[in-house]
Amino acid sequence: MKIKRSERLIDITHYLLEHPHTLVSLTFFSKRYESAKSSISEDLTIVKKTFIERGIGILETVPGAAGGARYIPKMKEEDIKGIIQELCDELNHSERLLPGGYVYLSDMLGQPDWLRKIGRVIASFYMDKKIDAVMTVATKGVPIAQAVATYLNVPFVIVRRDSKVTEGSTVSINYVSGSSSQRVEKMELSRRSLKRGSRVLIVDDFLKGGGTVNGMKSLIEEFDAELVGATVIAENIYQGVRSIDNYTALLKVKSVDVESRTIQVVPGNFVASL
Ligand SMILES: O=P(O)(O)OC[C@H]1C[C@H](OP(=O)(O)OP(=O)(O)O)[C@H](O)[C@@H]1O
Repeated sequence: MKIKRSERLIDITHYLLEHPHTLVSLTFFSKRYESAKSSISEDLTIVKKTFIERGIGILETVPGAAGGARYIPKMKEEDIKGIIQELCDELNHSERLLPGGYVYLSDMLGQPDWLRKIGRVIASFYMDKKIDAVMTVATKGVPIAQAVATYLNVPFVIVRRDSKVTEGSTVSINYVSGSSSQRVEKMELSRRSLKRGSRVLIVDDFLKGGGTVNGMKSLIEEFDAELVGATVIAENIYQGVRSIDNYTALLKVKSVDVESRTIQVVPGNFVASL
């Protein structure tokens, strides 16, 4: 069905936003709108320019007969910093203080708007790192992994701390969990989850001693896969020596005073790595 350019521009934009990191051919759009490829190319030029000016992302255009366009949800640095400051402002409230210096995050991990923002920020940072899969550990990391994986348009895999028959045969490793007073814990991942050589991004909600992220690093090695990076929403205060140092955190819990019930959450090292 032939439609006007203004309608094509809206539908093209909607389609590209729904299919990030996916090359959509000129032929596809030409058939979809019964329009000449030259008209579609002009449409994509308009969309590409607007995406950059409005901070919506990058539209990569591939020339030639098999050419097309690929939407990359790249964010402007100031927009990323703005979201990180919003997160700080949201967490800097005493009622979020939990025993052991933890900060209550679970409400935010259930809110689509926060997950969209967090997913986009992290996916934007890794947009050109050729990620094959996002990995996290059940439970609180799961919505974060899904949000990031959606913007990267890759699968996410869930590591479990308990065994489930529904996972089939698994690879398991033992790790020292700093959060549970140096207790040795187990985590496992279904053998079907990850192909050898996969490039993996680890995400999680919190990092304290770093044992959990370190455990997932060990699992990635067991699959002969490659760790591309590890990013958490917040790193907590930790008195001991962390078992991992190469990670980024959107936020850092700088200070917690249980007596006066005050908490100070500031931007983490993620900002410096932008
Ligand atoms: O850096 P570490 O010292 O290893 O601690 C960070 C772990 C602990 C906590 O998980 P839990 O609250 O134990 O588990 P769940 O996510 O299932 O709530 C958090 O979600 C990270 O995964």
